[in-house]
Amino acid sequence: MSSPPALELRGLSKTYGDNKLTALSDVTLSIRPGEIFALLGPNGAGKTTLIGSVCGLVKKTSGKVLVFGHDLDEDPVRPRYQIGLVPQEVNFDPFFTVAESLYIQQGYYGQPRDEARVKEVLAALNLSHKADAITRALSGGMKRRLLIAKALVHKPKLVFLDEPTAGVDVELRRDLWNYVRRLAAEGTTIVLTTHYLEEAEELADRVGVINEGKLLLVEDKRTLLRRLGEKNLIVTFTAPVSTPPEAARQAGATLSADGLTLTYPEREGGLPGNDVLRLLYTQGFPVGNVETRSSRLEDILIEILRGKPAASAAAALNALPPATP
Ligand SMILES: Nc1ncnc2c1ncn2[C@@H]1O[C@H](COP(=O)(O)OP(=O)(O)OP(=O)(O)O)[C@@H](O)[C@H]1O
Repeated sequence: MSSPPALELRGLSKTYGDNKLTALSDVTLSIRPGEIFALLGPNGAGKTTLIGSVCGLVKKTSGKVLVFGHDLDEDPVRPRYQIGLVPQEVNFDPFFTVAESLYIQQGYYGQPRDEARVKEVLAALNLSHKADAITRALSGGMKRRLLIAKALVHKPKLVFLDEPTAGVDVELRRDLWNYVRRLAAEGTTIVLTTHYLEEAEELADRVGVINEGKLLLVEDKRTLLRRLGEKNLIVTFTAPVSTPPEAARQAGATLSADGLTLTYPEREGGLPGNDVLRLLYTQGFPVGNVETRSSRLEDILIEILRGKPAASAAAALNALPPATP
């Protein structure tokens, strides 16, 4: 029998307060053990609410949450021992030392004091030299490192990182990325929310896009980049032209209003970009600069949020792995 998903959401919904604000609407999602899953969406999309519902910080309105196959309605406590959460905001007692706050965390998760583990986590997050510092005296970036250390010290198998690198420096981001990769390689499942698309592009195996509480798309990152991504051939002319070559126009080439830039989206099976260039040269167009630009996750996300590839979003959702019985 195959192992259950690390996390499974079935029709998860959350409505806040009397004004019936729907923060999550019928979210169904299955995350494999060892996967790095990036949840992307604009402010207020429902990402933190989703994480909170799994971690016990938000009371869901309806739906099911299963952690490694265990239904949290049946046992809300034990399955959560497998979870680690790096929240957006600092949440530790400012009067303990760095090491003490990690030992407290181990105790909180029902684990014996494990000095070797504390040392290991501190070293991985470049905090060893601050082990005996009072947490109040840490810099902002060090507080974030400690937040991450706290979430990991009990060796969780499912880790939520809620915008872990918001407002941190390049060095911490790099350290964290390395550590996330190592954890995933060791079998830890990572769910990451981020506004830095570069972060999702760099780390994620799969990407989910959420907006207004609805999961619009779940897709393998590479497929997403390949299927929705396109290479644009950008040709700048040295003098304005009035119209692109007919064959290029029919294949999708467009001209900027000033007649100085031609953009041609190269797609699999379509007219190759080099053929478009050949047409331009042979027909005497005043070609100046030529470059190709690949679309990045950022471009694709903007398209999805604008609702452009709605059909593919629906297809991707239908292609989700079936719920385990
Ligand atoms: N405790 C609460 N009471 C009422 N409304 C809430 C509460 N928490 C969140 N909301 C609302 O629920 C919606 C989703 O919020 P959530 O924090 O989950 O979004 P998010 O995707 O994490 O946003 P961000 O990227 O800004 O952190 C928002 O409209 C938010 O205002």
